Amino acid sequence: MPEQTPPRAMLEVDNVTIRFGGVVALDGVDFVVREGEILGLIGPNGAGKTTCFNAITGVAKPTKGAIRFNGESVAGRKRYKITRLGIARTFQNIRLFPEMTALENVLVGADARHKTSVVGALLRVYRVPVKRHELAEVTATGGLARLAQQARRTGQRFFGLSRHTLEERAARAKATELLRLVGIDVRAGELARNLSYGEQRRLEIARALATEPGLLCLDEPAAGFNPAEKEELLALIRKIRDTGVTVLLIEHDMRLVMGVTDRIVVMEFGKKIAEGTPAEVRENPKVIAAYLGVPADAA
Ligand SMILES: Nc1ncnc2c1ncn2[C@@H]1O[C@H](COP(=O)(O)OP(=O)(O)OP(=O)(O)O)[C@@H](O)[C@H]1O
Repeated sequence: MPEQTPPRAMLEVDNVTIRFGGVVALDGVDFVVREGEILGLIGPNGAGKTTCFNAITGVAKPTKGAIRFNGESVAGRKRYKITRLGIARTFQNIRLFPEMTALENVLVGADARHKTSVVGALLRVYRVPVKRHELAEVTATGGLARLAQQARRTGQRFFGLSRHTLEERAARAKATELLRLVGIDVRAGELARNLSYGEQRRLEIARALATEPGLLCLDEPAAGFNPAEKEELLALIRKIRDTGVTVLLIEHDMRLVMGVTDRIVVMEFGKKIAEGTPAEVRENPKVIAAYLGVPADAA
């Protein structure tokens, strides 16, 4: 039998260093995310995991090094451009538009990717002076949330039926499908702030998926979940991968990480200290030491 070639590297993090003043948050970090895999990024508090996500998604600029997605350089690019290239993320602290419905939150995600713009059209209807390319920033800074609030006060539907275009109908169908995928389609018309904590976390994932990413970065998606919710999340992450999305996962819960990932990268004090399959990483003395807080040779 011919040997199978490993899947190609979709994301390449190449010798990335990030300094914040005197703090070296990332120190020459190297790893790749292969197409179709679920890669776990783990490490003790302050190891640099979130900073790594921030570098990949354009929130932080590397001081040194390169990040390539499908061969294109992303380090230092604007966030909305990185979203358009096909990288989406969720945040450690939920960042939804609380005054918009679940469905509207997902529609905003869809809009961040598409050239034809449902949200853009509505912004024009509401005479908001926002340029198309600034839209992603507006969504990030909560401008849309304010608009939605305003529209609601005057009794208008934010994603109004008055302009029920084909484009909007298709976007709604897609958004509903994503809400179904994450298991909260029955809550589509509910304001995000009225959803339970677990539903809000799922909604964040649906919104990220609406940008049609090739790579989905999940920052501690199980934080605050009980064991049953964690099990469900595990199944959801697998389901997402099975739809063809590659997943990069930051997670503290070792059981969850070991149960769902194909490979794991371990960080400590801004450096990569280990990499391998869950079984390899679990046995690695450096990893055991990092988690137990004892020197590697004593672990
Ligand atoms: N904007 C910033 N300014 C200064 N220091 C920062 C900044 N962001 C992160 N750091 C520092 O960089 C280091 C890595 O932080 P980071 O949040 O990436 O770690 P983490 O592995 O995600 O931790 P946790 O698991 O606690 O979320 C920490 O020492 C942190 O204090």
